[in-house]
Amino acid sequence: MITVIIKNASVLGQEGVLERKHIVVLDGVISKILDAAEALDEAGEIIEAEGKLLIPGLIDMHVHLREPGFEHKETIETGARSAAKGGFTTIACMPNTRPVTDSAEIVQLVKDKAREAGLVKVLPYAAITKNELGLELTDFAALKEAGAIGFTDDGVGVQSAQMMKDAMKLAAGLDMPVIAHCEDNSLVEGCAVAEGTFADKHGLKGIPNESEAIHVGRDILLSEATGVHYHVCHVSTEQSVRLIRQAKQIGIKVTAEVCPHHLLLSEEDIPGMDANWKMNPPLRSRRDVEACIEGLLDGTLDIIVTDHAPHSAEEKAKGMQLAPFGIVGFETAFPLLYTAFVATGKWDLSLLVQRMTADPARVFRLNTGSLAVGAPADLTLIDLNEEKEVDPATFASKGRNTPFGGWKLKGWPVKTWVDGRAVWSEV
Ligand SMILES: NC(=O)N[C@@H](CC(=O)O)C(=O)O
Ligand SMILES: [Zn+2]
Ligand SMILES: [Zn+2]
Repeated sequence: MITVIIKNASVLGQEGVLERKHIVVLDGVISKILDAAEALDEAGEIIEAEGKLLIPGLIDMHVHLREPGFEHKETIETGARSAAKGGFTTIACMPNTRPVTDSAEIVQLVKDKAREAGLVKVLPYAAITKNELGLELTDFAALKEAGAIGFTDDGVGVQSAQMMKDAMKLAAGLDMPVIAHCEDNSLVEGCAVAEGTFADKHGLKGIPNESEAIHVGRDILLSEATGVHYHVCHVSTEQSVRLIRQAKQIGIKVTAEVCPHHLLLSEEDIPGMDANWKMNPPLRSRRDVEACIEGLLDGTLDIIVTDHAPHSAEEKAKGMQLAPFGIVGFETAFPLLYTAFVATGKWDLSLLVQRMTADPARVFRLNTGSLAVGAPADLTLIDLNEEKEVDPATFASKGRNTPFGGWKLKGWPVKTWVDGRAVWSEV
């Protein structure tokens, strides 16, 4: 039996107040949560938390690990280490690898590599269509059997409504979710940034909000028709938030996610033709940012995800127009949101934690995401006081592509445990 005791941790109690506790972990499971005043008679490895915040390990349901095929950008191991450093204990990886995760063999390969890395829990998504080409459905039953947790062609939208409807019918029959990157290709050709002041200033054709919301609306109707659990990727527009809110009100099984950058940055913040500010969906208007924040607060947007999308420095150096879309996210997500929204008094700490732990666990029916006796000891210790600058050179990820370099933040994860085993430690 292995016992780990985390002493004097601040944990979120009922009503969101912080309480001083000792957490006893036995063989990877939380076995006791004691008031710090109570006597401790357990023996084991002691970790003195000194009042730092202890939360359930963060869950990120939208990440790109790039293996197989793009190991120069990231590997499952480097991605998983970056996740652990960012305080994440469970991550769900997108199938836009090479080969695409469209067969049981690739699902198995991802699981094997994740187990070899031995860091965080890695849940693979499988593609909706073969090679994500939108032409032919994959073998959903075989992919589920192999361990895929949902179907998505993330990276591209499924352009054909009939294809999406067929996919949803099949997924519903297997009790599996369909996760959608919402983008109508006919509206975005040749675009790198959103419509708005930046595009105008630089004479660029901008990505319109409808390119996302048209798919959201279409897929909500298809979800209603098929009964599938439909989950919307990286929501970034006011129109999408509105459609999802309405769909939820009439009982359609839709859930949605939002990324830190779409809660923090608008297209007006883009400093110049720097591809570290290029991601898909793009940074939108201030009004869209406000709508996303409102959607997250009222639960229209269920969860926060990073859409961690590492690319190499060479690829990003091609400039705004030619570089690939995407920014890294694991190592800045919690400190960014903590600093911008919690430390400023705008949000309760418990809301931020819930949207990154209990809510993803609820939406995707995961057996983690809570700090309770009997739950797996997936835990993250966070220093809420020390301020540090974001330094991409120190990232555990191979990717350095972030617009947040130099930002001064608080709320840095310092230690992460998965099933009671430390997988990252700064202390
Ligand atoms: N988000 C991005 O800008 N890029 C993602 C693809 C995606 O999430 O659609 C990638 O794979 O690089
Ligand atoms: Zn996407
Ligand atoms: Zn993505």
